[in-house]
Amino acid sequence: MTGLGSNSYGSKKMGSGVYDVPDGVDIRGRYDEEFASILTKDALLFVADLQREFRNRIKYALECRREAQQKYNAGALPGFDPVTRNVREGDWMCAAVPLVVANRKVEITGPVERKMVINALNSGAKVFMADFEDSLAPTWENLIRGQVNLKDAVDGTISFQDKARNRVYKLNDQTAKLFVRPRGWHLPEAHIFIDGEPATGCLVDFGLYFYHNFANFRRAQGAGSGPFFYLPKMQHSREAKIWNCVFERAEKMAGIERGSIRATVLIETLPAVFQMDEILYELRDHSVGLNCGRWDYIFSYIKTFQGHKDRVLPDRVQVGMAQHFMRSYSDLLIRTCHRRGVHAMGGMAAQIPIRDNPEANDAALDLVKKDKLREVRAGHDGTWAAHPGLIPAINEVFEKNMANIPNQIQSMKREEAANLTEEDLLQIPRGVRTMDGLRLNTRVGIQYVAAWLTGTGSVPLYNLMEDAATAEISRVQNWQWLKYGVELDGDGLGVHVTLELFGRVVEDEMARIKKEVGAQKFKRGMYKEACKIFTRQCTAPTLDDFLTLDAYNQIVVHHPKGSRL
Ligand SMILES: CC(=O)SCCNC(=O)CCNC(=O)[C@H](O)C(C)(C)COP(=O)(O)OP(=O)(O)OC[C@H]1O[C@@H](n2cnc3c(N)ncnc32)[C@H](O)[C@@H]1OP(=O)(O)O
Ligand SMILES: O=CC(=O)O
Ligand SMILES: [Mg+2]
Repeated sequence: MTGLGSNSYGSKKMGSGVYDVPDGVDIRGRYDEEFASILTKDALLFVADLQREFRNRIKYALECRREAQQKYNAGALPGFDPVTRNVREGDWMCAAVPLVVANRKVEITGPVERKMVINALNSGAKVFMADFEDSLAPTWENLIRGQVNLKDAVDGTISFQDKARNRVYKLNDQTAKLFVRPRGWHLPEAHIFIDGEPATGCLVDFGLYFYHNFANFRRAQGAGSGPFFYLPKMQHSREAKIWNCVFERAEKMAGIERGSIRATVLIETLPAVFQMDEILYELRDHSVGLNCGRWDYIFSYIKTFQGHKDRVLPDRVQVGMAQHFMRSYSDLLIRTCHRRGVHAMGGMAAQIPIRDNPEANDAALDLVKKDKLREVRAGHDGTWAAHPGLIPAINEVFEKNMANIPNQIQSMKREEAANLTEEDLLQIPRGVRTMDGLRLNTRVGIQYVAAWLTGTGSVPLYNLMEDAATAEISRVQNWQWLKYGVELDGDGLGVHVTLELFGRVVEDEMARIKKEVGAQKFKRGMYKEACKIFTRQCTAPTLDDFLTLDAYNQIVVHHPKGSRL
């Protein structure tokens, strides 16, 4: 092992209440003693090393995204790249799946909040994907407390006392295997400046977690391999290549074998579906599969085609996995992964348990089971659960339909999916647009942003799980409908979406939200600020890349101003 644990980077005496930082690093987030155990000088130097090594490549990759979007805006369609045909047609394999994660039939996901981390690890799922991304509002408190929680979890010492319920939470003897999902490339971490610039969010998430946990993880969880990651929102294999280099650098720093770190890439942008082989190829020594991130994928479809008037989507509720473009994406992902010897993971059904209505609860559970049955029959090796209450039912579907094998990598090759074409993957979803759809988008979008601004990144709304990805669909769908003044054809009244109509809808829905949540919560909450952000984004002349990039400025709190969180 090189460079870890020792104070190899030197230190200056730490005054109380000040982080001890290496040269060029400036922590602008609130000081906290517990946070200081994560933000150590050595750990920060590791993050700074990553930042310095990769910042230009990351900037270039993001610039390439902008260029590609300009081409789509000018009418081009995403498609397979003729230049990398040899990669798609070549006969190569990814490194063998580590035995310890061969069986991933049910994976629970959730933010890195302390009680949820314990509940998720104890949930009976095979894997827990601890999330710094779609389900986490990246406040300073959430992020660094999340790192503390993960460190305690990997150490096996995590506990939580719920005083109100007189309940203590601890880890069971058997727990899920931990995967960690850092943020996407686009998000800065504005509480940590490196050489005068905000750090790259995902390098902070990855770097701090890896630095503090790789050794214990490998001993306690990974049977000598790991740590394990999920990688979100990539659009091109050049981005996967950067991650591969980050992993190699981390392995070298830690003195662990190359290929120890393993990651599952979410295919959740439309351009990435044409890059699946290429992404696996770049990460072939570090890959443990791909996952259908269906919600961001729908968001990305709308975003990619923001300039295409002929590709306006129907109501959000109608864009499910039964749509041809979604089924094709899942089928091609399975075929691609199994051909390369790695897991093809399914995605998230948005339904969650409904406590106060048994009938509605049964109906929701039925929808989840149907979705999972489709996934396992199609050849997925496992899938996601949003809530512990869904795990027994999902597990039963996967166990029943996969006999006693840990995965279907060998048994479900799906060769026929090789015939899927660009047209299949891009086919416009069928369905209609309604006033109810516009209203629901608006009501959900505002409430989600309000929750996010107060530090909560996943919420139950109208009996569904809502997170950054699902809220993005609501936002860009409203934007698209407004931009093209579409007809709400499902209502048959000839009504078109205009700024004036949208203004009225926002007013009505704010009144409805106030009624639903109660005047007190409405006043205390950040609904008005959320409404401003959401409305501005839906009506912006140019589509903003991400809802959370705009809203992020509102949750950055620099010290010594003090924290309002
Ligand atoms: C598009 C994507 O990226 S999907 C992946 C990202 N999204 C997610 O991970 C969503 C994760 N899920 C959640 O955040 C929550 O389940 C929600 C917000 C959807 C619903 O939350 P709630 O309504 O508060 O759940 P509910 O009150 O039913 O919780 C009951 C218990 O289950 C626990 N629980 C609920 N969801 C989870 C979870 N995902 N992981 C761990 N524990 C959980 C709660 O902590 C609570 O524990 P307790 O009984 O010990 O107090
Ligand atoms: O991250 C998952 C998604 O569906 O988006
Ligand atoms: Mg996502």
